[in-house]
Amino acid sequence: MTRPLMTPVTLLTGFLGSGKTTLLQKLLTDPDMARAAVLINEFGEIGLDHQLLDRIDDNVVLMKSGCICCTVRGEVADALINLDEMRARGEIDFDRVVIETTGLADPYPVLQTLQAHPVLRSHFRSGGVLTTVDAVNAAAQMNHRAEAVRQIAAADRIVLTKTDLAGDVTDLRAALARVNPVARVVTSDMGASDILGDLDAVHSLIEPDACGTCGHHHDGDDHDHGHHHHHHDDTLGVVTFSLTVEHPLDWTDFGIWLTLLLHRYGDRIFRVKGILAIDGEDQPVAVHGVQHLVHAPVHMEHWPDGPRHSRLVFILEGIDPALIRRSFHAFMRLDDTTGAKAA
Ligand SMILES: Nc1nc2c(ncn2[C@@H]2O[C@H](COP(=O)(O)OP(=O)(O)OP(=O)(O)O)[C@@H](O)[C@H]2O)c(=O)[nH]1
Repeated sequence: MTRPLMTPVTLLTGFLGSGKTTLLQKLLTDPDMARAAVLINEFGEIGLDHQLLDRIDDNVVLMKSGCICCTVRGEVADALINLDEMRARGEIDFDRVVIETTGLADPYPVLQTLQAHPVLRSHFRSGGVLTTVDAVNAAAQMNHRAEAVRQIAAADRIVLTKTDLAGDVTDLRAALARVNPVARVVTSDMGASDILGDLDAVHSLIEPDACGTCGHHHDGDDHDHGHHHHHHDDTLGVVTFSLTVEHPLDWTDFGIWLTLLLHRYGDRIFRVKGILAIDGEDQPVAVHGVQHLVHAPVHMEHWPDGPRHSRLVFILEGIDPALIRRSFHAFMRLDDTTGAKAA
């Protein structure tokens, strides 16, 4: 197998729930991507993305949770060096790398790391920045979230997602062009060759600068039966929170609860995603919500490794996770202290 001298590294970025994993799934079916190694960095205590991605093999690596823009910077370098060493030992084979960042990541520090790291820069080269933009939610996100704007600004190519759900995107395209006039805009329903074509050849014209949102810290707060929450950024008040439930859930109750929750608090719930064990079903169901939008649930073919428990991850701002936990337990008739089925 010939090994390219410099392996291209493509950064796949985009705001929370904008469709990065969905796009990655599709791109990995393209023959050009057959030998891609994938690094996934997820924000939140429980990483779900690698479980939602069908292709689980040695070339898919989940990096520890954390904010990629600061704390994980060294981890990206370590993960890439590790992949390179494994390839040198003949343990794996790949000809390109895709890094899926968290939806809250600022891509510049990772780009800087790739350029400046003494080992990385002699083994890897930039394979471009691909930014997913959610046609339903992007306008609001661009107005309120600096990360969303930075991700768009860093793009070599912008992939508009959810155009099937959005109406006219002319205004959004104009807003994107104001932030980043050089990136080509494609839509996620296009073929992989349109989305990836020439991506390696283009380079962002925007100079990376220092991460403007440094100072993130993480303080875990474990509770019984798998509840966690921690702060992503004190000033912005973004919090992740997760729920684990050991016994199967009633699908109708769950659906009503999630719909009501997002209807009422969607502006403060950037993201909810989960893998659920449903009463009467053998296979798990993946659920996704983004702000007020609840996506169609997906029946997964297999349970990922590990216990067959329902797990839900939320990324919130300005809403107390305890409120969500209490309402979930009340609605699902679970004991609020133990999470067990109430008598
Ligand atoms: N209708 C529609 N749904 C989409 C499209 N792209 C993604 N979705 C749905 O949007 C939800 C979120 O997609 P993901 O691919 O998990 O988004 P993500 O950016 O990886 O999410 P995070 O990793 O949490 O930031 C899922 O329910 C997808 O099925 C699209 O083009 N059209």
